[in-house]
Amino acid sequence: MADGANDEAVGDNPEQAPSEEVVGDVPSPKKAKRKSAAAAAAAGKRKSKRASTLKKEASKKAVDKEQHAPDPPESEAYSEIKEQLNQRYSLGRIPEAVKTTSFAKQDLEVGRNPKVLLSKKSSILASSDDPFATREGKTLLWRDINMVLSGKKDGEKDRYLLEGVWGEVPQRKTTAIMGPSGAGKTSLLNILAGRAASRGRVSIQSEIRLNNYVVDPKKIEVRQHIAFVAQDDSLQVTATPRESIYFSAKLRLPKDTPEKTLIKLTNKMLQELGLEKCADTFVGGALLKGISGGERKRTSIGVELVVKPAMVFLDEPTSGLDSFSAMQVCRVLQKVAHAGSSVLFTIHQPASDIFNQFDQLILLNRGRVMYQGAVDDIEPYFQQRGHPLPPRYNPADWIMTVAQSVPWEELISCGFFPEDKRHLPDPDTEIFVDGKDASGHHSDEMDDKSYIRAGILTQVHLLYSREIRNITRDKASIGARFGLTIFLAVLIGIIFLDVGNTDKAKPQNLQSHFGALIMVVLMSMFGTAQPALLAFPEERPVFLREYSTSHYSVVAYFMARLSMEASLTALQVLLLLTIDYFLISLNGPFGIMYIAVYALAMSSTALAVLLGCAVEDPKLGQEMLPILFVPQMLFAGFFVVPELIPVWLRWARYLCSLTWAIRIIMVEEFGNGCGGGEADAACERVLNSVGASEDETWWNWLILIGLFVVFRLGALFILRQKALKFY
Ligand SMILES: Nc1ncnc2c1ncn2[C@@H]1O[C@H](COP(=O)(O)OP(=O)(O)OP(=O)(O)O)[C@@H](O)[C@H]1O
Repeated sequence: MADGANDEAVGDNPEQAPSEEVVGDVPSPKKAKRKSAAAAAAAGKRKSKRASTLKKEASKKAVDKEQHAPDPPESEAYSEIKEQLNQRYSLGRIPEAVKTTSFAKQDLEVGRNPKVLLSKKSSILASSDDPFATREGKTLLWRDINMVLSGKKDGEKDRYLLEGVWGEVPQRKTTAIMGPSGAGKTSLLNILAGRAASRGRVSIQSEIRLNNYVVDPKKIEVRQHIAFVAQDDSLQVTATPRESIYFSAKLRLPKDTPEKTLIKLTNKMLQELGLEKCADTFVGGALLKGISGGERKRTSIGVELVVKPAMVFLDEPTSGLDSFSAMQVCRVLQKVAHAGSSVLFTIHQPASDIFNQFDQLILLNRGRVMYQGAVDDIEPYFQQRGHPLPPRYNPADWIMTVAQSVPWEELISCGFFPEDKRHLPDPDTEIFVDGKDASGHHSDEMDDKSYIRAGILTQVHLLYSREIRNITRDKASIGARFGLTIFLAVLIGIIFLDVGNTDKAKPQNLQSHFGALIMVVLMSMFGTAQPALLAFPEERPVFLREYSTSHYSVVAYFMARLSMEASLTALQVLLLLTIDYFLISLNGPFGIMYIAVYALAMSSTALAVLLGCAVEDPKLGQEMLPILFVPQMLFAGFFVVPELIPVWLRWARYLCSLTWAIRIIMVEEFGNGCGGGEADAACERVLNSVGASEDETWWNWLILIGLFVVFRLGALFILRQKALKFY
């Protein structure tokens, strides 16, 4: 960080003289000189602004005093490290950037003895019902971030979307990223949050340090340390704001957090964000009317803030909010920062009262850092470079006007775009190497087991309850699912009414009986697998957000969905088979027939889930439906006998659950005799045509169950890979 910003960062004392230097290369003027040179109106305005700044600092100080116990005496470890730092830099003091970022006293102690602070954090998180309780923050700093878009054709120039970007998010500060549209704000935020990676024509290089541990934020264990609120809200449509916030608190706070603390935290969060009136209304979505867009945005913020995160990143948290709500959100972010968190967000042209709430600003222009430092230092910084803030002008508007209207060459020649002058210590040196792993692994700092969150059973239970709640609230879709099942079951039953009792010696009767069975099994597959195929692509944004912010494990999510699908499928198959068994007058024992149809439905659902996990878009999921069913029908042996299928393709039938299920069902239906004589011989021929034999029934069961297990494990694997690679 540049000097001016550092002064601000360390100078919490309201009595302290304003920083004398501003960020960058150009020497800074004295504030007094600036005051006297300004016009009377401007001076008056600045005075009041300064007064408000001092007031802000004073209140910050008061909050700090109230929330933070006095520092313990300097530890031996800290003194020793400070001494080594002094020797290394030969500056007689630790550089400010270092002091305010990676090597603040507590950070060094975390590096040395992380357990002490982490256990302290655990007890604070578990016991306090204040969402703004003091927490152990983290400092994120970065340098040399480049994002390059390579030219499409040979000879076409590469374009820098971000170039040499540097900066930091200090603890206990709010840091805003501003800049004209296309300046690279979202790209920078995404890179820092591990949500962007080199891909296609875009390549990204970066050096990012978390408490001076060089980390790769793309790694899930690093990402899970950062509470992230994306621009587009991905909340469960049928949950209410209260349920969404509680769900996050229950799963992410230590598992010994008392229930009443969770409820109090939720209520306080709702109150702080002005969500009390709509706390029990559905969040809603495209097909379900719910709370407003602004309320949804604030709910997303509440979901992240309720867990008292050490670091919070937000992409345009105030977009779509009216000025009152925007101010409310900024105040909440300020409170979170004062509690110890590092808060970073992108924002578009804030109103001046909102802008003045921020502590730090990173101004990007065409992918480069035009300013980085304290908000209070912006005015002298721009004045020094020949663009003083006009009287009664919103500073946020002014800096954007300068960034957009002044010619690029002039901005450069005026001394904007300061170089990164920080002297960051080498993270590979002995002092800082403790527990460090460039990938973020095995570092105490990255130790995600700093406290025990809800166990896997609680996760499954909460997720399962949420799924069931989702289904019961989404009456239209559950009504359609069961309504259609009943309608089609009755239709099939009426069309094949009593065919089970006809004389099988007549080929047309046997064919109808066989057709009735095929219709029932196909119906059980279609009716259950189709919703399962579409479920994951539709839930994907919510799952990825929750997984990447450490709500639950992939296995817990998977188990909860499996339990929910198993319950729904059991009910659906029961309805279908009960209606058709009696209308068609099937002959096989009801229990075994039910289990066989259920096993087929579950196995088809498993394949559907596998495909659903592999696609990202619900529309693509719809298109995949034929792939799910057509091969099954082709290879099962009832449309075409396997001998007529080309040899090199015959193996495919072994992967079709329908092949094995139909054999089991046929044996139960026709294997116990069809009335003797010619009828028995006809039934035998039917069994042979699908390769069914009573002796192989156990094998058929085993393979059917095996396919279910393989498809499910495949889906779990794909889901995990997707979740880990989420960009
Ligand atoms: N994957 C990508 N491929 C090509 N260009 C990209 C990619 N990602 C970002 N860009 C380009 O990088 C530039 C910065 O984009 P970014 O979304 O970060 O800007 P922004 O400052 O957040 O803009 P806005 O304020 O309009 O949201 C834009 O010109 C954008 O088109």
